[in-house]
Amino acid sequence: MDVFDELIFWAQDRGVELHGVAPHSLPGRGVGIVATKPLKAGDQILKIPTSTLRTLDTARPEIKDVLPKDTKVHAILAAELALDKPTSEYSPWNAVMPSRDSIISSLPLAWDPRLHAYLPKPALALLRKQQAKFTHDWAAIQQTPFASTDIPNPPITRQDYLYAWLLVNTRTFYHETPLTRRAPREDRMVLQPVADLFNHSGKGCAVTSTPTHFTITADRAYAMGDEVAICYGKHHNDFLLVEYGFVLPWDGGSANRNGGGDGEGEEGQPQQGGGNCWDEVCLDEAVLPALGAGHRALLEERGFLGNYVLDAGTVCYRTQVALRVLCVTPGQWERLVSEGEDGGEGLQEEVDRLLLALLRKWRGVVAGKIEEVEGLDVGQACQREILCARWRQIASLVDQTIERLEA
Ligand SMILES: C[S@@+](CC[C@H](N)C(=O)[O-])C[C@H]1O[C@@H](n2cnc3c(N)ncnc32)[C@H](O)[C@@H]1O
Repeated sequence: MDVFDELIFWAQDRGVELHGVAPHSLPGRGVGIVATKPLKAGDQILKIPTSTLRTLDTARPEIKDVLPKDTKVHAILAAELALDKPTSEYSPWNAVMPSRDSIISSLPLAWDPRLHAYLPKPALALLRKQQAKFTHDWAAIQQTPFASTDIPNPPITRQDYLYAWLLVNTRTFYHETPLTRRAPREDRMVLQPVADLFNHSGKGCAVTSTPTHFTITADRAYAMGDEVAICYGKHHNDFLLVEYGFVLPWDGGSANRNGGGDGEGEEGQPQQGGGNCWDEVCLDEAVLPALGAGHRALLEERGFLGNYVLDAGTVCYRTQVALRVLCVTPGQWERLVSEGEDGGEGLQEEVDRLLLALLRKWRGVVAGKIEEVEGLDVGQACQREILCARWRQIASLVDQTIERLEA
């Protein structure tokens, strides 16, 4: 029996039901779930009893008892994983988890910090929050006997805990039931066997939970051998990079957010494995340098300073509002904002010209970033490559918008 057979045997013994799907190694995506027979939309493909979950309630008391009362589930589950022995009752499940090397090389939190400066702004902001959470959780673990050298077992090291913490970060689900909703959202995190092997796609199978089960249902037809994915959320690639250690490919902007939810692309081809229909790029570094102190103050006062984004189809409303401040008097701008007006075609043309100039300038900055990252020799080659890949996607989206504005 290989590790996947052992996992399935172990899971089925605990009531997990797999219908027409099985885990499989997939190049570039670790393990994923594939169809073992043709599937139809609406087929229930996985049913997981909540009795198999690892949660706050299943965490060992000797771990919970030595941590502060307000310790988050994330920190507790990570301690659980870090302390699991090879003889643990969870060993068939643990055996299919990604290796320490793959977690450490893919997740920016574990990268050489000198690479962090090259993350796009939204990714860096997320990373800083993650760092603060990890530092807080690790500080709590350090106060426990598990990190002490005075115990008979080897103590948990920072690297052990970081690996376990990132496993939890990339593999938990929110258990949403009327009962769990009484707890803060971050305390509804659970680990579930087999379901944690589904990879992410912009559109994927539905995941539902009740007090007794999690259920995953096919969103469309799948041929035998197709990868079957779920959607972790409507996440842009900067989020996926920091939280999950990958980016979905750039597809030239053809992925369709509003495609009727049927998971079909323009050619009738499934979007599975395709581009990220939720991707967007932060334009703050293009727009903010053009604003003087007075403009910034006005925008700040009305809640429009920063968080400017561009997706494959549109420049966001906040950007449109912010650029108008550079084209009209403060009084006129206040009136436009108060009345929710765009100021007409003439003003829109002026805003488009301004945006075009800012994007052309920023495109040069993006090209510089790519060159800088290509020339670095810190971190691992795969880490530099994913950074370059992300900046190239940003360059493509900016190029596409420049072309649209020039047309
Ligand atoms: C919940 S796990 C999914 C199973 C995982 N592939 C494994 O080998 O155990 C989430 C992780 O899978 C990988 N992943 C998920 N979706 C992916 C995708 N579309 N492309 C590449 N990697 C993906 C990332 O490493 C992510 O952190």
